[in-house]
Amino acid sequence: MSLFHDFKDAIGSDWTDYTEHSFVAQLGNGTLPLSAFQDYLVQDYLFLVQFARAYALTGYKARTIADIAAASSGLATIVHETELHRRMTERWGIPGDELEAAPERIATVAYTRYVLDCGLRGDLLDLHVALAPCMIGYAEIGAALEPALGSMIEHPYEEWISEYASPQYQTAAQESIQRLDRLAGDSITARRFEELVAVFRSATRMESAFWQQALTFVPSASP
Ligand SMILES: Cc1ncc(C[n+]2csc(CCO)c2C)c(N)n1
Repeated sequence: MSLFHDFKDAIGSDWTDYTEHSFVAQLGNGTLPLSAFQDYLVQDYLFLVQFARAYALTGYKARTIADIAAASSGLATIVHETELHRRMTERWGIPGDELEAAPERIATVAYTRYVLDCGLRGDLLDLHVALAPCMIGYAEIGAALEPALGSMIEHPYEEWISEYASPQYQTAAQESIQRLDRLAGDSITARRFEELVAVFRSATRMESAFWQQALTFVPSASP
């Protein structure tokens, strides 16, 4: 077992509420309305800008060159991820400057600033625990949805699913799982474990709120 699996067990249905959220189910079977997906992807771009700052903070909080190298490759993966967002939003006719200037919605602000705060007040382990649901959850979701691509001739969300199902994300998620164990060392106290579970649970619940934000999005009337 790993610390990640212990966290997952500790938070029970909060984990599956995130990874099996109705947004995810509709993304998988292709029934998700495009307007909800578009709202999600614009917010996710803004989310990634803040998460890039959080990965940069992992470099600042690092004590070893190995952890600094991991921060650098984490940042490179986020920059790569934003290329997917840029490609898709450009296809929808949203120019880059409009994307950058889009207002952050509440779940976007709450989640990203929570993770940054965990990193600022805590150590590298606190920060990586706050980042874990994002990295590991998306790889889990990508792998779970990938078989759906074979059952549909033109899946509307193929590009998104293939990105997170790709070996690059699957490997990065495995590395995140191992990193948590390495950072925790041989043992942590029961009190520290509970502290970390609270962070893991909050970040996981904010992932669910992020999906929900896009599902409840009501497009404003055109001027
Ligand atoms: C709300 C939300 N949660 C998780 C991810 C996925 N993600 C964000 S940063 C990162 C690590 C390096 O790319 C991964 C996998 C996302 N895009 N949006």
